Parts: sequence; structure tokens; C-alpha cells
Amino acid sequence: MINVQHLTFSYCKAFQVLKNIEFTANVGQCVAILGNNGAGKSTMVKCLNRILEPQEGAVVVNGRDVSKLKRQTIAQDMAYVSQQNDSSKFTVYDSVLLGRKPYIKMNPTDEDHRITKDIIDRMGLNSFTLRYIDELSGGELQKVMLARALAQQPKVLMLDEPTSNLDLKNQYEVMGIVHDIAIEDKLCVIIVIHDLNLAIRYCDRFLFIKNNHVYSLGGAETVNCEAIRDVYGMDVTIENIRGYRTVVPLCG
Ligand SMILES: Nc1ncnc2c1ncn2[C@@H]1O[C@H](COP(=O)(O)OP(=O)(O)OP(=O)(O)O)[C@@H](O)[C@H]1O
Repeated sequence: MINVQHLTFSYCKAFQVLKNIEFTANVGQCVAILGNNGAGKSTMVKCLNRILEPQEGAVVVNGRDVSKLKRQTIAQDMAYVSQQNDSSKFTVYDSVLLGRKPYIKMNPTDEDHRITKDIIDRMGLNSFTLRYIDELSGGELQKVMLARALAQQPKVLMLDEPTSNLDLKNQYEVMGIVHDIAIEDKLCVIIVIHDLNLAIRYCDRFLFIKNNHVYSLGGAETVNCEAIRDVYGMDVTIENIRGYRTVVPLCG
């Protein structure tokens, strides 16, 4: 479980990005972080695992205050996939194995290799294992970065726009995998995502950020026409299509 309390962050004195952000994500839940461009979503995620240090507030993972943990412990508990993908000269296999780094003392163990192979298999990356990651397409690389984060076997998985480079089929496949893994492996998943329909289908809780604050936090019913108008300045209808609440923009 992750509990975020009164999180406040500024890059400089003149400009506060986040003020008093609070939410909880339980084990097995995917929480969508929503808001317009520049709202502070990526900044918030980076404050959770202390890539950025919040000026105020606390982040508690399974009862432990993250600010009191060693870097290695944070890396065991929390995995983060940023918007900027790594493009070092690693093979896909080695890149995913790198996710085991917080656990490796001298050399990777048989268990590290087993976990790596298992994740590669689960993500459908078997035919890529010996390819260099700087030779992959944007979407292929995004899947490898997610595989690396999963190899970390974190308690909290934080994904910043994990589907931005994926084609339609892969968007649904990857979100489905993340949703299932959250339940099967008892993870809390925090996903920054712009596609509201993907979010509604695969996430359990929805946190809108507006004007530095939490605008709303709740279930799928909080992703409604009024919230979308307030947060994005856009009129939409919400229709039931094949059993899924679907956001349909009223423009064009
Ligand atoms: N390193 C930085 N230094 C100063 N300001 C920054 C820095 N990174 C981001 N910002 C500013 O902080 C604000 C929040 O940025 P952030 O990237 O968190 O927004 P976001 O909601 O993730 O946006 P997007 O949806 O466009 O990815 C923006 O105004 C941005 O310009």
C-alpha cells in the first residue's frame, strides 16, 4: 500500500507545482494520474520515489516512510518507468536483467535469470532478447522498459505515460498485462496517462490534478463530463459502448 500525505513541491520559489497532494493506493489497484499538460503529474510521480525531494509531505509504502529508506531499499520497493527511455548499448535481455540490480550482490543468480526470462516471456519479447535496445522502435523499447521495471519485483510500480509510443493493440495488451500483474503480484500501480478510455478500462482509481491540487479522487464515476470540462476545458459525452464507459469528445 502507498499512502501519499500532504505532498508539496516547487522547482523554484516563484512557482509551486504541487500543493498538498494526498491519496492512497491499495495492493492490487491501478491508480490513474490525470490532468492537462504541465499539471504536475510527472513531477508528482518523481516525488514518490524521491528522484525529486518534496518540500513538504510524506510518502509511506507498506508502513515505511520512503524518506527514511536507503536508495537500494527504495529501488527494491518502487520501480519507475519515465517518459524518457534508456537507449544504452544493451541487449534486451541485459536491459531487463538490469531490473534485478537492487538485489544483485556480485553476479546475477539463477533466480535473477529465471525472473528475467519469465518477464520477457510475459511481455511477449522473446524474439527480441538479443537485439540492442538502441535499435528498437519506440514502442518496442517502451515494452522493454516496462519489463525491466517488472523484473525489479517492486511493491509500487510507477509508469509515466506507458502507452504513449504503443500501437492500438499494444496499448490494450500492455495495460491489460499491468492490470493483471497488479492483482496477481499484489502491486500498487500508479499510471500517468492521457488516454481516458484506456484509464477507465484498466484503472481502479482516478486522481485528477488541477491548479497544483487534487481536483478529485475516486472511482470511474469521477471521470465524468463535468470533471473533464473543468480539468481539460473540453466538452464530452460519456457513452456506454460494449459495456465500457467511453469518453466521446464533442468537437470537430
Ligand atoms: N526540471 C524542471 N525545472 C523547472 N520546471 C520544471 C521542471 N520539470 C517540469 N517543470 C515544470 O513543472 C510543471 C509540471 O511539469 P510536469 O512535467 O510534472 O507536468 P505533467 O503534468 O507531467 O505534463 P505532461 O502531461 O505535459 O507530461 C510544468 O510547468 C513544467 O514546465
